[in-house]
Amino acid sequence: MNTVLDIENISFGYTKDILLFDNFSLSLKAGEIKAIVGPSGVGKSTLFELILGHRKPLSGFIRSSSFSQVFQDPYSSFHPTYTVREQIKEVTSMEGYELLLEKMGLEEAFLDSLPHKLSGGQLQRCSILRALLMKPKLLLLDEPTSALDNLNQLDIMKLIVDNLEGMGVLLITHDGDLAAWCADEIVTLS
Ligand SMILES: Nc1ncnc2c1ncn2[C@@H]1O[C@H](COP(=O)(O)OP(=O)(O)OP(=O)(O)O)[C@@H](O)[C@H]1O
Repeated sequence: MNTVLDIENISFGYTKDILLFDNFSLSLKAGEIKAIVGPSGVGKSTLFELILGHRKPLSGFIRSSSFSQVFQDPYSSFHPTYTVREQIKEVTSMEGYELLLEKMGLEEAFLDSLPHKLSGGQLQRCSILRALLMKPKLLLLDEPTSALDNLNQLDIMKLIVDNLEGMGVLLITHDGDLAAWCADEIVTLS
């Protein structure tokens, strides 16, 4: 299987004296889901910042395939003055969106709404729809289902699990049950 993310021996800290990562390695293959868990402040979001290239490791390297991401707060992922559809069209061809729309319990009308007219859960589904339509090799999920209730959380994660097709998923979550249910491996940061 293809490796879609390769993190080798990275070290990183925001200050010189406190290293959040010291020789940390992780690799992810297409078709795999790994969950990143650990207490608040341990560095889970920082790991994503490093993968996204917003931060540079002090040593070691990160190689990543094409990725898309879903963050905890869907309202910060969409521009407030353009419709959801306009923003999805900006980054994807929207090919095959109708089937996903139905599977995700979304309506066409949601796509033609401005983001703030939708509930947090509805907009988060749109954010996941956009991420999947981008057909990434690597999907980065940072607490993606925290805006959804328990039943919807499982439905949405099941949809992602069932549509892995050549994609690897890295999931940050505080939800141990969700991690245990969907992940091939749980990586605990400490
Ligand atoms: N821009 C920054 N400058 C300095 N320190 C930072 C910065 N961003 C985060 N930190 C610190 O780095 C540590 C890790 O933060 P990070 O957000 O990665 O943790 P986390 O595990 O994602 O936490 P949570 O579960 O609460 O979201 C924290 O101690 C945080 O205060």
